[in-house]
Amino acid sequence: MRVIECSNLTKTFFTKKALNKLSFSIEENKITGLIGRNGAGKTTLLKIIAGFIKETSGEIKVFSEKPFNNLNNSAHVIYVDDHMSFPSTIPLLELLKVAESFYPNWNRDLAMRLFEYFSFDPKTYHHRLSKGKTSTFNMIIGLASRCSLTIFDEPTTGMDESVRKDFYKALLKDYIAYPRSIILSSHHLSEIEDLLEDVLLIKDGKTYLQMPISELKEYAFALQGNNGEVFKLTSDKEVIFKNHIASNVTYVIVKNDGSKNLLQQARHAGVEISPVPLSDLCVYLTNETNGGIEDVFNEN
Ligand SMILES: Nc1ncnc2c1ncn2[C@@H]1O[C@H](COP(=O)(O)OP(=O)(O)OP(=O)(O)O)[C@@H](O)[C@H]1O
Repeated sequence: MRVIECSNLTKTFFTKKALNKLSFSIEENKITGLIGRNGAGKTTLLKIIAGFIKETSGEIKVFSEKPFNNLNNSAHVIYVDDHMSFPSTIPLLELLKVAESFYPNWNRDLAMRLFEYFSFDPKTYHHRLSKGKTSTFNMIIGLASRCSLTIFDEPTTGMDESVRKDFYKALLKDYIAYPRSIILSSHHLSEIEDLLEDVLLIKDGKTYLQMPISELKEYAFALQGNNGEVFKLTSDKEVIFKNHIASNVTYVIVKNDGSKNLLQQARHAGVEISPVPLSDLCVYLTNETNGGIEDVFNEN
């Protein structure tokens, strides 16, 4: 079953097109990574899916309904980010009880275990938490709600490394026990790639690619070696990124077109072939900067 279907989704803020005819769908019970550079439109998309803001044009269906202000969806869809707001007069433990009354699949046991594991003071207030603790508390709400569609928008903001690792472990354990549709937006693809089943990469408010993570791992590879040899091997390939790392050494990332004998030819020519880390690949695929940061410091 498709949990989200959207076609030609567009969102305009004044003159800025945050989403520009974006189309994709998400099947149920998968963890999808939403990846894109700063300003690509991730938060805008997630807020439309959660029903917080309305699209300008195009079609979007979440659980077969239009999401904006949709009460049917609100108990089954949760959007977690570091701006979640809670009443300032209700202590943390009471907030868990309020959440329990709202989300039908809420798991009190999980919420309490996480609350105690992360050493929250039951009597303190949400607005008094540090940045990392705020994200940790919000994450508890997101996990314990066990919503059929759980959206985490940059959920680890401010968390230290050990808490981030704990969060990803908790997310995976709970997902395996209670499969649901999860969208995880993060700038740290390397941290989350082992969790993901699918990747939706967006650029300038449009879908750039959507595929299983296993396919993305095969999407491209890198060659490094003598300029002329690398050029010969890649002249008929789609080049994603190229860098001269020394006067006669070139590093090139090319799209994998499935040709079998390239490996042999490269070995024969003394050119090294290596896989491309997914986080690097997504950066190169969606690069918007002119040249590299080194150019800023070049006087000529
Ligand atoms: N309320 C708003 N008013 C005007 N412009 C907005 C508004 N919200 C978002 N935008 C613009 O829409 C574009 C997409 O923003 P969005 O926050 O969705 O990107 P993002 O991919 O989540 O970025 P980041 O990774 O930096 O958080 C940006 O150019 C942003 O400035």
